[in-house]
Amino acid sequence: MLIEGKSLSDKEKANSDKDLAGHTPMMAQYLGLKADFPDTLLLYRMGDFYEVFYDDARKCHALLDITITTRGQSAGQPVVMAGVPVHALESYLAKLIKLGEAVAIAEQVGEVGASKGPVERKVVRVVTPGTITDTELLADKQDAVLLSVSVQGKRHGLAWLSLTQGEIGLAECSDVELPGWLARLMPAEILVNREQQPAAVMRARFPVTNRPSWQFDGTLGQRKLCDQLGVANLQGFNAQELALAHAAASALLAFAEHTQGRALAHVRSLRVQRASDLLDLPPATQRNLELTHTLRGETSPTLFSLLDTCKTGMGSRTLRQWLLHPKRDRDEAVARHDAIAALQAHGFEPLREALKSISDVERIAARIALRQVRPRELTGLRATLQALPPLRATLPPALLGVSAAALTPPSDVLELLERAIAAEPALLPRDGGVMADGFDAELDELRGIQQNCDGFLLDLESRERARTGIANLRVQFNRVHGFYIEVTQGQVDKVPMDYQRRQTLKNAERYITPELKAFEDKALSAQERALAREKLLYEQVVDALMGRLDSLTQLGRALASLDALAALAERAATLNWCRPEFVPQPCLEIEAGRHPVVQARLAETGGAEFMPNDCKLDARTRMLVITGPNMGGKSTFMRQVALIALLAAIGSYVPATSCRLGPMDAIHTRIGAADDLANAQSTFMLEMTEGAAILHSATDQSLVLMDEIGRGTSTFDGLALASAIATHLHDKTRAFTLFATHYFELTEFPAKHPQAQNWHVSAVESGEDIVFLHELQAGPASRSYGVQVAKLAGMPASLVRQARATLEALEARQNAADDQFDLFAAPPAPPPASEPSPLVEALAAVDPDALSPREALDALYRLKAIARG
Ligand SMILES: Nc1ncnc2c1ncn2[C@@H]1O[C@H](COP(=O)(O)OP(=O)(O)OP(=O)(O)O)[C@@H](O)[C@H]1O
Repeated sequence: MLIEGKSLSDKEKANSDKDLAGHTPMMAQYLGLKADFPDTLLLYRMGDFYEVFYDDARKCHALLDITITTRGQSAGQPVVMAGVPVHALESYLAKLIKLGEAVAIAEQVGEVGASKGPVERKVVRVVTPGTITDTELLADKQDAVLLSVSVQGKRHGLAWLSLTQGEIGLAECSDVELPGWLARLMPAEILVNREQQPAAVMRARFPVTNRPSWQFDGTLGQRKLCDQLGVANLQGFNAQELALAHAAASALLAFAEHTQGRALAHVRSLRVQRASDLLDLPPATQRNLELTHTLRGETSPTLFSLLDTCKTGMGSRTLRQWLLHPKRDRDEAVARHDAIAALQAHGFEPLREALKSISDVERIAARIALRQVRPRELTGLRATLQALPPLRATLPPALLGVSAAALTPPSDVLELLERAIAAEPALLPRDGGVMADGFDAELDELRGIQQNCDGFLLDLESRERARTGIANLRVQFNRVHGFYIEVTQGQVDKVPMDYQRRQTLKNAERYITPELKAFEDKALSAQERALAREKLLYEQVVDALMGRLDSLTQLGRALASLDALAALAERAATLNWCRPEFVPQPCLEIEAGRHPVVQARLAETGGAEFMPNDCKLDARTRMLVITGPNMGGKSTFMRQVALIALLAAIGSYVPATSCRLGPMDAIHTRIGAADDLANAQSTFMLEMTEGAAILHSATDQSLVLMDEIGRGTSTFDGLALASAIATHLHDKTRAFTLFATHYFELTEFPAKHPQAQNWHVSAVESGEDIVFLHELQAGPASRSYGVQVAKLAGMPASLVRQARATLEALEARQNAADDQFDLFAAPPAPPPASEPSPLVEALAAVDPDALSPREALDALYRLKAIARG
């Protein structure tokens, strides 16, 4: 690609300004390109700038705060434009992508001056939030996932891909399950059918890109997937029957290729995910357990921020993927537990030390496939390959056995990189200085000419001084005028005949000689040819690496997994976690469990020691009703049980002294949250909606956390609903349930429900104050200590005194009126519909004001007769 210089683009602008009749040739070219990208910002290369025009210019002005101007006219209208300098492109792109914009980049691809009109331009790249591959634009620890969603009635097909990872995911789900998938995948961009937009996608707050309806075609998708994976059918992936997911994949692959402007050579694997294979983590659970984001939306402190001590970006991404996609089947988790045990026995620090010199091989492999790889990434790959033998030596035998093949890529890759790429190459191939000396004879020769330049010029200078007798004659070079011989004005009469004047200055004249001209041609063309040669050689190296993509991708995955496992091993050792045990019978037994994030926060802030607590649920005890004061630690306890179950499922050790776990299919949580104002739902409505979703989907293998359900409405309503929900969970769902409540009435629940037990978080009173022990003890809480907590919170003393007096009065009244109402009695049968009685009908017919005394007496006798029957 030849990039024209500033002067030429100025000339173009001047040319274009002359033609005022229709559109100028340049604007005609621009509008032709723009027509193909109506919804995308089009950046149009002009010399040292990328320009945007008309509405795009206004939009960029608003989004990027860049100056907007008008220049000349086209089709009788001023041309509205704005521009960003070429060297600052990446930072502007980063801003636009963050704002959810898609950007098409039109470069100059023709020879300057090859034809009369403007230089030929083409859109060479489209960057969208879900298809970015530039290292500068991507978050280190997170993949940019592009998701495509197809619809048929209430069913959805999903296909997704991270371009820097190279694996396609497929799934199908119902409309109820769709929000869960979106929360799990966290896509950077979602492709939808322009004519059939799925409501759940449009409601979620992810950037959406509309695609034409015909691109969502199941048959086409199946064929595209087969072509992409190089297989005759999808049976081997267990993906043959997923017609809806194929339709989504059809649009996904078309879009990904369209944005990259090439085939995706590195996308070679497929993974079908079925909701039934995964431990279900609905969006509310992900939020409430603060897995990757706190409730306030920050990335720390969270379970992930605590776990992630990985040494590489790809290790962090793998760990995040494990955390958000736990499997129900435990084989993989057990294999990871084995690996952690082996690493702990063998010592994991040498491995973690070795991982420090590992580059992001996964992304580098993808960028090789997309032909975007930069020289410094290749030196990173080279250093990684050099570091592999010592890294392999740090592995325990069991782990080496599993990953030896992946960790030993073909040796020709390293040989090539060592021979071909300079020790410290320039940033971009077009800058030169990328290929190593000695790799290519022709390049060496061209470089030799440039290097000999200095020697030649010195030699020429002394020869010319001797020939002319001008002692201060100098041979020099500058970018504008090239090589010249400079002679001061006083000596000009000594200049020989073969000197031709190039430039006159105030004090000196500049000349060129035939010999110097010949040298200049050779030197300048050598430089140009050396650059062209380097570019060609670099492309050849990339070609050769393309042939080794599979090995490089496998190497990336193996290193990423090792990094994630080493981080889990380190966490387990540092934080004193234990290996969980899986058992086939229903069971959730935790001894001395801790909430890892709360414990870490307490340690950091030098607060009190974390109080460990046990939890024991099994076939005979399925529900714990937990009471106790505010701030007592109920929520912390419930969350820690869920986190421990999740950590075990992803193959991590857990914060406890022992842990036994039966099968588990989901973790559901209903924990008080702030009003969802954006979706116009009240706290209570949200509470009931989430509660209903849990009651519909939980099974006897689910873990359910219910924190103070019913508190969003009046006491009686709330209590009635809470007790009905507890009864449903106990009798019908039979899920393992932790039910925290402030309703003391609910502590009577276990008396009538054999699989429920009362537990409470303890606190002791000291005078008028309260001390939280955070210890879970059997039995119900004796009181709620709300007034003491209010005092702790700094309420005025007089207010606290008044509240205490009111509380005592209320309690006295309550005790007097206690009538042993049965909260959990079976619901009363609806009353039978009754016929109106003849007596009532006759009475209704009497109008006392219209009767004389005599008639009234008669009416009375009549009514008595009817009453007697
Ligand atoms: N086991 C524990 N050991 C030490 N400190 C704890 C423990 N559990 C909780 N805490 C501390 O107590 C604070 C309050 O805990 P938590 O929010 O779980 O109480 P709660 O009973 O759910 O209160 P509320 O009913 O107001 O929601 C936590 O932020 C933590 O600092």
